Amino acid sequence: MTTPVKVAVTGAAGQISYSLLFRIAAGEVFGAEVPVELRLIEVDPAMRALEGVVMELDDCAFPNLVNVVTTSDLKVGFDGVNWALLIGSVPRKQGMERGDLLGVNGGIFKPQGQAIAAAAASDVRVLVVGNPCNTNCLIARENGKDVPADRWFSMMRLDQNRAMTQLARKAGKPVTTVTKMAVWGNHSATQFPDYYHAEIDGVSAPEVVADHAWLAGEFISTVQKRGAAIIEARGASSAASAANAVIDTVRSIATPTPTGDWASVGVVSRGEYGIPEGLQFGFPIRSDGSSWEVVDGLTHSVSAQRLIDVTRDELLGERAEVTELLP
Ligand SMILES: NC(=O)C1=CN([C@@H]2O[C@H](COP(=O)(O)OP(=O)(O)OC[C@H]3O[C@@H](n4cnc5c(N)ncnc54)[C@H](O)[C@@H]3O)[C@@H](O)[C@H]2O)C=CC1
Ligand SMILES: O=C([O-])CC(=O)C(=O)O
Repeated sequence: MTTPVKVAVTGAAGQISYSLLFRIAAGEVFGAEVPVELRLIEVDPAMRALEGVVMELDDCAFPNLVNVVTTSDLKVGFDGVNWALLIGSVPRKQGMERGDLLGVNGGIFKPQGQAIAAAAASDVRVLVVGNPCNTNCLIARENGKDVPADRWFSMMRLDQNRAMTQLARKAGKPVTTVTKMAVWGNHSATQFPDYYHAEIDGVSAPEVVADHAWLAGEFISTVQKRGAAIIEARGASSAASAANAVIDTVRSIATPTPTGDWASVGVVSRGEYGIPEGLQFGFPIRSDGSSWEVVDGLTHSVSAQRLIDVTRDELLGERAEVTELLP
């Protein structure tokens, strides 16, 4: 039998995980034929709820779910894992920005980074979802330096997917026609969904969508503020769409990127596009299934560069706020 993929999920009793775990166990992420072991990490008060989630996983009789471990001990949870999905943290409420969560959530990611470096498999890859995800990822990565910096990712994919749907709808085309949707910078209200480089049916989006005022205005702000709009409407932050974006992100990293496209992922900056080294920054990337690279050679207009500068500065500010959590 093929060796199972071991996947750790923190916040496993939370609302994103409730949408995610069943899809992982059903084979949607690693393939229908690939056995999966889930290592579910929660804080002690949520253990009873987690037991209920495990009962439901049992009751699905998923053929490829070979083992489920539940624990609040990080070393046990991350033991031998090939993927660590760091979701567990507090979501924002109405009226907050994601960066307001740094004080309450940032501290979670230092011990998790340390435990991943100590316990995970040598090929581990880590995706941080808990907000503010880029800076939380930076904290975990800096505290888990035995794991190479290019194996730490933060989630920009929900923004990419939101942007693709908005563009497709405006153009009156199926969402599958939208490619090269880069979202630069922070997963926050300063993110820059880059319509300049996006394509619809292989044609530059600004050529297809004649309403350039909409692109520069409503399109960007709708995507930037979509998380807040969902909190306002639902009374809770996005969960099923976030879980879906986790699946898309893992697949984008672990499988080769289709020709003529890219994926938006928060990755460590090596100075690309003038972004200071070490920031965890949303870039367009291409993967060959094992390694990835930031798409190079894109040029930005003056107004696009201004937007990138704003989101860069916000991430620099967040990094300055968490220096006491960095080694
Ligand atoms: N990056 C992105 O695109 C998105 C990020 N998020 C973020 O994901 C996070 C989780 O959201 P939800 O699942 O809706 O929240 P939730 O409150 O439903 O679940 C969070 C779970 O994490 C657990 N938890 C808290 N601290 C923990 C720790 N130290 N170790 C392990 N588990 C811990 C809680 O007990 C709870 O069960 C939030 O920070 C939210 O803002 C949400 C949507 C999209
Ligand atoms: O907005 C939030 O707080 C949750 C989130 O990250 C999103 O929906 O993009």
